[in-house]
Amino acid sequence: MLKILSGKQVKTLDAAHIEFNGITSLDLMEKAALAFVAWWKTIPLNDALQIHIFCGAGNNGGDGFAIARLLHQSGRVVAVFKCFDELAKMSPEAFSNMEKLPSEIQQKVWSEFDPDSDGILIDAFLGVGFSGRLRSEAVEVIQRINSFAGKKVSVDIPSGLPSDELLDGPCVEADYTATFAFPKLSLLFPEHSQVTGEMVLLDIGIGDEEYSRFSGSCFFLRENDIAGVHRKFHRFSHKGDFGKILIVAGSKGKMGAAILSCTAALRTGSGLVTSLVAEEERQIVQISVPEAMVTFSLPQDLSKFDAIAIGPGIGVGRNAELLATIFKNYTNPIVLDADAITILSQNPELLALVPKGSILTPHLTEFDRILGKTENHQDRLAKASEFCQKWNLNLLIKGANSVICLADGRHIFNSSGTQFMATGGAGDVLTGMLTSFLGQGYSEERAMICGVFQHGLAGEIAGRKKRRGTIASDIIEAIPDTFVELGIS
Ligand SMILES: NC(=O)C1=CN([C@@H]2O[C@H](COP(=O)(O)OP(=O)(O)OC[C@H]3O[C@@H](n4cnc5c(N)ncnc54)[C@H](OP(=O)(O)O)[C@@H]3O)[C@@H](O)[C@H]2O)[C@@H](O)CC1
Ligand SMILES: Nc1ncnc2c1ncn2[C@@H]1O[C@H](COP(=O)(O)OP(=O)(O)O)[C@@H](O)[C@H]1O
Ligand SMILES: [K+]
Repeated sequence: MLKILSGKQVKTLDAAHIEFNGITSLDLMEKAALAFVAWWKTIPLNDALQIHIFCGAGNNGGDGFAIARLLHQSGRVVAVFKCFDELAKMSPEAFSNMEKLPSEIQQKVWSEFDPDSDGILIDAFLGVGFSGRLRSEAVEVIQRINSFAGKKVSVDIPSGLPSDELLDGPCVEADYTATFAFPKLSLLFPEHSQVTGEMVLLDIGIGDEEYSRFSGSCFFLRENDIAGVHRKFHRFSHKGDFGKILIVAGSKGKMGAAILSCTAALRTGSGLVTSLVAEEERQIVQISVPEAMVTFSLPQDLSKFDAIAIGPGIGVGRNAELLATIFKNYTNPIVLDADAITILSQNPELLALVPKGSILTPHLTEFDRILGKTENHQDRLAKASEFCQKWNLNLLIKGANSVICLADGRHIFNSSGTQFMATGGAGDVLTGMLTSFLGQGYSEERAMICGVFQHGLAGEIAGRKKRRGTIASDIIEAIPDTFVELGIS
């Protein structure tokens, strides 16, 4: 899995990669520029428009000069705006790429840029080498970039955004950020969504194994991580192998939660799904999900279930007792979502009873309820580590780039998903998927990796056709397609 390094580690990573592969830093910069231009050709931008490229004096600017040359070679109309005035301060790679600019490309200084121009802007002013507070001229450059009304695309990171910290000053407000090699941590903070725009990760040929010598506890989960994590079934596998699970979800007026989580579990492969619901609510479940069995009271022997989930739509009323009973009579990890998390936050004495290794899946509001108010993602991740280590539990913080927080302190950021999943019931679907994988014999870590990635992928597949019209049932319908896309039987 791809490790997320700090901005300061990038130079050492590059140096090792360059030495190991017998290439130069200029070659690596060329790879970065080529990757950027290849991606550029796939995004819906008007090719006829002039491209204004703001270049700094460091290697981020060097990328900008190389991109200018390559876009010009592919027929685009390009102008370069230099954001520095002392040639002596340029990095050697930036200087070399500036020297390679063909004479047809106009070269100006940033203050000559008219923000009312038509076109598209590429921000290659500051990258991961930016540190401290922005100097006053840099603030003016960023203000000029932001006063441009057209689309803005940042190279590696929006200029002014620190790579690993919270934003604390002016910053380019990008529509797209194309980042190289690994996503910089700050691009994954929800607080920065206004400045990062859509983020895309560009491969520049540095293998995942080249990161292993660096310390770090943050990882980025991608499609190629999934197949190896799945369990293999064979032609003699029977429904018992695929797991018997119990889902405690739904209450009067919220029976959809039970239906969505049970259906999602079945679509994820569960052998037998039992739904615990109030007797008067049984019909809706039996009609909507005939494949699920229904029980009206908590079975005496919970050990017959390979996994249990509790929470979606159960209400917070008198359910603390139900939670306590399950915790005392079941030893395997449980999935705790929605109202179960709220009940835990109202009855903190229950936390010590939660089976070790259980998975709590809070969205940001539920997270604050159980762990206390958080100011930002940095604070949230620190609190999550402390909580997981103290209680030996796992947290899955939901949102864009949902984060798997493990008891050993690792944080795994998910790469799949789309804003079209911001729809009621999407979380209930995830609960069903996680419980299904646990029931199929996956460890908590593997269940979370497969569950969160395939949930996001199912959302993407549904969103391709349905866009903002995507509903939770569409995500469920797309779950089987995720197995097909990932080549898993
Ligand atoms: N593997 C990869 O990821 C690859 C990375 N590559 C690229 O290299 C980039 C990193 O390049 P880098 O290290 O040269 O630094 P960079 O971001 O250009 O910043 C330095 C400039 O910022 C300025 N500056 C700094 N602080 C400032 C402040 N407070 N206020 C104002 N100015 C400030 C500083 O000025 P100075 O302080 O020196 O006067 C200097 O001019 C990286 O983001 C990616 O794009 C690819 O080419 C290849 C593969
Ligand atoms: N913008 C987004 N990008 C990616 N995934 C998203 C986005 N918004 C929501 N999701 C996903 O959708 C699910 C929503 O869960 P939740 O908030 O619990 O919804 P509900 O309570 O309605 O079921 C989470 O898994 C979350 O990661
Ligand atoms: K930049």
